[in-house]
Amino acid sequence: MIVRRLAGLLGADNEPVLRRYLWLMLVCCIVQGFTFVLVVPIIQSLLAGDARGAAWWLPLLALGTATTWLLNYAATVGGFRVAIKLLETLRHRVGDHVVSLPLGWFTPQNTGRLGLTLSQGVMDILGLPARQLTPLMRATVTPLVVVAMMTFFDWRLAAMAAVIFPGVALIYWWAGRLGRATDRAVAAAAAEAGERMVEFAQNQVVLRAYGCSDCGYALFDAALLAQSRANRRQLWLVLPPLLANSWLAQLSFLLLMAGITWLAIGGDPQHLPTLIAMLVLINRVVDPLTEVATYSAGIRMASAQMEAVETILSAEPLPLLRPLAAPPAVFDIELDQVSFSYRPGVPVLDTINLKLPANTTTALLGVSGSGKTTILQLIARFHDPSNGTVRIGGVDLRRLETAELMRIISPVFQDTYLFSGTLRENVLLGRLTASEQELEQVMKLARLDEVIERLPGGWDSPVGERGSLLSGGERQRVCIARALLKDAPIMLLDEAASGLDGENQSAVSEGLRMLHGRKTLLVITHQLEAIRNADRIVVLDHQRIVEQGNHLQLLAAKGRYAAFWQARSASAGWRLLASDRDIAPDRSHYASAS
Ligand SMILES: Nc1ncnc2c1ncn2[C@@H]1O[C@H](COP(=O)(O)OP(=O)(O)OP(=O)(O)O)[C@@H](O)[C@H]1O
Repeated sequence: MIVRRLAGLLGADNEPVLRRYLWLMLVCCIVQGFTFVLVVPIIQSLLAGDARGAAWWLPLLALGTATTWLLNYAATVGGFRVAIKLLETLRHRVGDHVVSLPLGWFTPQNTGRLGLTLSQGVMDILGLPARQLTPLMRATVTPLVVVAMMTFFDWRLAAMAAVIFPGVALIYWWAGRLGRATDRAVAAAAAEAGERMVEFAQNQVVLRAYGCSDCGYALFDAALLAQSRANRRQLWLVLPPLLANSWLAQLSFLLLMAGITWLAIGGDPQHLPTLIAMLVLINRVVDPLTEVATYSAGIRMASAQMEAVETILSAEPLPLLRPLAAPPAVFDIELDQVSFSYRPGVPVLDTINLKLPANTTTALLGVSGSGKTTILQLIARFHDPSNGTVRIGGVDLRRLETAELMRIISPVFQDTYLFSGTLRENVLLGRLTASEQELEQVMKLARLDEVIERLPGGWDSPVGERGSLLSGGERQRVCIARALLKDAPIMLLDEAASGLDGENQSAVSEGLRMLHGRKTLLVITHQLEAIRNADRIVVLDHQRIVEQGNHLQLLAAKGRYAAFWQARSASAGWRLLASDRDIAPDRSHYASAS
């Protein structure tokens, strides 16, 4: 089972390396078993006073020992080769597979699991041949050969020795069964404790500000307690099979000693040297078997990690229907009867019909959780809709290669991501071939100019890990600049400017306005100005589109948008002029209430 799994992960190309290692190890154990048995005729001859006869066996014993050593060396090298192949193959296979997965797969949970599997998990799997399989084979195959050979000298004693094997196998199975049950509980408790610890650390500001440090600590403490309880339970549960294994070995030794004595008492005195020689062999059988249950934990751990890799590899990439001969030439977006749910029975979007003509700007509005981000994600094909079709330029997204789709879309999502590098490197990621002039242009559009002026290194200032040396607003400006530099025909912006202060909000919205008519823009924003200037405003509620039209049309409809507008513009310190309905959208529509 474990070997089949290992072969599956190595792939057909590398399977011969595993097969070679296993054969070498098997032959090594068999030769070792035969070599051990050579002591019997030597002892027999010595006890019979035939030292010369004993000496005849010595070259054979030397040959067996040398062959065992050579085979062991070759098998050990083979084990390392398997580990190296695993190292090369696993990371590449997982890496190649992960890049083919839909963006929606990259949840924090999956990303965390991926990181753990690629670091800790792969190392556990690599150690499997050398640390677990090799000693396990030595502890089982060699004694089996010895017992099989014992039948030639005394079948009764061999039969007694053979009884140990089913017992050891049963204990090995028992250890695995108990371990698997506790492993799951220990892993769940460790994950819970980890999450509570991060939560506790991240929420320090809130907890301290509200004088409630203990509330957070109580949860963390409870998770740690549960983890230590799960660990203790695991220790207690894995102990009995280990003890039983050692107890069985000792009992077997006693039994075999009693057997030898019994055979000696009632038997032929001529047979005595053989029985004495068997004493030496018994040690070769019993000693390694005492260790068998201890390998169970390592094999189980590697097995769990192999399962984690298999789970990642079994995640389905989004299907590619019959690919297109030519990519779309126009960049309008259409959601046709689109429904979507993350979990069965919990719809997030219900029969959405939406047409966004090319080079127009659309603002998506709706209460939190109404599905705005999900619409953007469906257009970027994070997921496929449960029903209906998303099209760009009349082409079903399922017919577009991922690279092609990514070429025509420039997304800025809420969780802006920066790499540890310089500002320039982060922006250039949008288009590596961009000229200095183009960089300057997007810098101005995204209002990065003042950030660059302030930082001592200018464009070449480091942004820190995940952009930690920048403020939230600065990070977002870098992401906007990057998206603008990409110069894709479609731009998706999710709350892109929410981290900006008022002045910069309107600056960025000004920048977006410059893109107006040049790109198909879909924005989720709270900026009144950007909303008002959009060609189309789409209002979502209860998984459906409840209103759509431009600012003036929706104000005239006196529906949700009009109510939202009144409330927001009042709270933002703006008032709607009486003539608002009659004038084309423009910044001069608004006057400060102050
Ligand atoms: N990965 C996910 N798994 C399960 N449910 C999700 C997931 N992402 C979002 N949801 C749920 O889908 C619904 C719509 O979420 P979405 O993020 O699209 O809303 P939104 O309108 O963009 O919200 P907000 O304005 O707060 O960002 C919410 O009820 C949310 O809880």
